[in-house]
Amino acid sequence: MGMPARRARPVRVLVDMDCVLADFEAGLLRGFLQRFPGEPHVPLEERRGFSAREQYRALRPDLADKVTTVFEAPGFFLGLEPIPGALEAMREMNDMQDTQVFICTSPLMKYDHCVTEKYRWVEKHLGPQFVERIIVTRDKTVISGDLLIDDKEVIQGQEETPSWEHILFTCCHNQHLALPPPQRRLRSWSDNWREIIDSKRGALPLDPDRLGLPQQ
Ligand SMILES: Cc1cn([C@H]2C[C@H](OP(=O)(O)O)[C@@H](CO)O2)c(=O)[nH]c1=O
Ligand SMILES: [Mg+2]
Repeated sequence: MGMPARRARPVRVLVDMDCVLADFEAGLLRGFLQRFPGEPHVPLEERRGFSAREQYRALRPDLADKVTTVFEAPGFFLGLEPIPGALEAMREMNDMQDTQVFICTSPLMKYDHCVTEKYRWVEKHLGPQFVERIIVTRDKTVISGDLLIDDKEVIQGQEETPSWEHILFTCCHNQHLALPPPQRRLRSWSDNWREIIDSKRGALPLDPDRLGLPQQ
């Protein structure tokens, strides 16, 4: 009943790639065990902190360079398995009304294989329409969006007040962290990502047609 509401600005969702879409941690452990059998390793349940390199260094200093050779090797990024539910969620999100989805990922400093393999991974698992949606940046704070779904606990850069709300995607290395309120988590792709996106629709700039309507 009544006049149809004018369409509000779409919600823009930036989705991180490693540990959110692609299983970097499982691929890293698998590669490490293959390449360095017999060396001590960090089981996924014991991973703490974003940097695997630092945790391997704490285990034994020479393991830092060893674990790094695994993720710098050709084929590493392309061979990562999708995180459960990630591909389905991305397709559904992309089909949602008033929702823009981008993949926002950082390259390694040693970018040789990483960058092209990230593009190829997206084409292989999500298709060419998502290749158009890739943003590769070392600084996610300068990218504008309503939400950034990312497993890294602290995301910093040149912009002190990024436009997005950071939703921490749960991963082995961050699952035990107590978040400073009001930071929110997405525990997996079976968690309530639709509700998180919808929560941003209410926060959009004023839509004249909706002024005066009772709040849902
Ligand atoms: C070195 C390192 C990189 N990465 C990922 C994060 C970045 O991708 P993304 O922004 O898609 O999460 C990429 C470059 O640092 O590799 C880890 O997840 N753990 C690590 O220890
Ligand atoms: Mg990540």
